Amino acid sequence: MSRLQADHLFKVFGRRPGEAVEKLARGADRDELRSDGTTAAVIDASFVVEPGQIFVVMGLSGSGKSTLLRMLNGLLEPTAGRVLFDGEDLTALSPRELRAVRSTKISMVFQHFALFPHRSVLENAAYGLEVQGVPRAEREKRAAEALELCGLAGWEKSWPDELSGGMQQRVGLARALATDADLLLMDESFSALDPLIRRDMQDQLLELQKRLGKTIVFITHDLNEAMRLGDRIAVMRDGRIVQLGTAEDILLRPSDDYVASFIQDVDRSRVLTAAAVMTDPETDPGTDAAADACGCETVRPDTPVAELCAVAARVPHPVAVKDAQGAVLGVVPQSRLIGFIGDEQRPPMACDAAPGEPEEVTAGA
Ligand SMILES: Nc1ncnc2c1ncn2[C@@H]1O[C@H](COP(=O)(O)OP(=O)(O)OP(=O)(O)O)[C@@H](O)[C@H]1O
Repeated sequence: MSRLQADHLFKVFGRRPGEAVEKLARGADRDELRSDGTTAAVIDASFVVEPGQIFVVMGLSGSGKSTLLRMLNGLLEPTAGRVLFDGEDLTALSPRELRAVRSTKISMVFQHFALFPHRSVLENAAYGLEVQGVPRAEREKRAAEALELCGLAGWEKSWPDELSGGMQQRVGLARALATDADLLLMDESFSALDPLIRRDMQDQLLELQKRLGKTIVFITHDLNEAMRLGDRIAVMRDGRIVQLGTAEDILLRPSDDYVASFIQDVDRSRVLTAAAVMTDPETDPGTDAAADACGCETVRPDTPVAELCAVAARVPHPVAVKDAQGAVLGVVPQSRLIGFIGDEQRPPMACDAAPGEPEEVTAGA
């Protein structure tokens, strides 16, 4: 069973929301409704988040990300559609039942995490458990464990103002982890941090995710962050999800010009993996099926292209891609690798220019 499912979710602010949903379902857009004094914040959003996945919602300011997130934890009631959490319809729960689910099964981590200034780091991390009514000894033990997971062991007795911005954000993460909630909802959680600390937090989240297997919905306006973190990514524009897929899907097959305009600044070599660029030696003539017959270095399907380039520079033939058992899944000829980085997907051309007449490639061609 999926952990979380959004099923044709709509959120409309303003007058006659039901009528607006009907118009939107028939294909009307935000601008058409605006003239009626209605804002369509989220339009027909459907997706599934599997247990242990990081699902990223990416979009510019105003695209509907926060409204969507607030419907996922039941803080906002959808105008239409359902939210299923472990198969249970959140939209059908009473306010009391909903509060119980929110306090035990769902945790939020915000962009500006409001730590209590007069409580120690440990007390801050234990706050969610205090709300749940967990006895002091138990909550301090769990909070200390969560702080350790977030790299803050030894800081338990400090005050929030003694911590850097990045460390304070980690206390926020520890507070969310301490509650043992299955689902973490993270709203632009790292956006206020400087780039290096932000990257560090992203690495740490991925590391924690591997160990704890939480299900995470992460909101960001930064596509690079989305691609580093997301097992799946929903790109939102004007209230609608315009593409839903993996980082590779978005990079290699953007759904429209809008998504394509975002990916121009993404470092393809860090997102694409060997699996996306390899060819099948049996079906693709011109690739060397014997590439694994020697003792040369090989790569795994999830090796990033940046790392694969380094291996390709050392290996004198196409690089073999092998699974954990050593079976060859495909090969990556050097020319194909260069082509992918340069966004050229045609096969190499035959060299038929006469000697002394090299074909010139001009700058910008
Ligand atoms: N309570 C509200 N009443 C009226 N309109 C709202 C309300 N909340 C959000 N909106 C509108 O809904 C649209 C989506 O807003 P939302 O905050 O979900 O976008 P966002 O992608 O999270 O943006 P940001 O990154 O700036 O937070 C915006 O046009 C916003 O003005």
